[in-house]
Amino acid sequence: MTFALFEMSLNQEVQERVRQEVKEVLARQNGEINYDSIMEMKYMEQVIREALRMYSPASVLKRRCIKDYKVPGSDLVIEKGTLAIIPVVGIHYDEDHFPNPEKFDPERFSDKNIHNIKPFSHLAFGGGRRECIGERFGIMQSKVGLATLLKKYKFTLSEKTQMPLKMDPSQFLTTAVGDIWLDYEKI
Ligand code: HEM
Repeated sequence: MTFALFEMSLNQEVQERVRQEVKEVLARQNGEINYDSIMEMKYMEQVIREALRMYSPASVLKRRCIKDYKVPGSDLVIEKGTLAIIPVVGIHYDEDHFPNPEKFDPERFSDKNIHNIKPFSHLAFGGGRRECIGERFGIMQSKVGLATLLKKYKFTLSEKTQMPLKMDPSQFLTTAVGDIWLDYEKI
């Protein structure tokens, strides 16, 4: 939520589009934030998935190799017992997977474009058998939070946020040095 609001503060047109979506959906649903209304907020979900690409809470994943594995197209054999570190941030910022990776672009996750995202290249929730069991719940909680805030408040970047953003290497989860500070006004 924090990084989504941070990017929406830098990209006011995205923030306004999400707010319009919230207003339109809530107008159809008697103003209630419930399961049905949350599921209808599709553009907001694109924004959250793009924020998770750029600022994945887990910057690496770990896997222990359970049998010798020859990497296709190379002579490399990963031996049984090897601990593999999967560089989530590196993959999320790889041009081959996400062109112009420094750009916050929720359109990557639109119905039209989502098929361009290769399997296992968006790893904010991990992948395979140990993929996050709470993915849908996590996205839903974030949507409830953002809908509640954006329908009432406009967010802008505070001068207290240290730009350009730097991540704190001493933190386990992705955290900005000096924290992220936003200003808000009632609308
Ligand atoms: C935006 C929110 C969340 C993010 C970004 C996230 C991310 C992750 C990641 C990266 C993993 C490791 C997956 C892997 O190794 O392949 C994971 C595992 C897990 N997550 Fe989440 N998570 C989120 C929310 C939640 C919530 C809300 C719950 C529970 C209600 C949850 C429960 C779990 C559990 C139990 C695992 C371990 C799964 C296993 O080892 O089989 N997560 N999560």
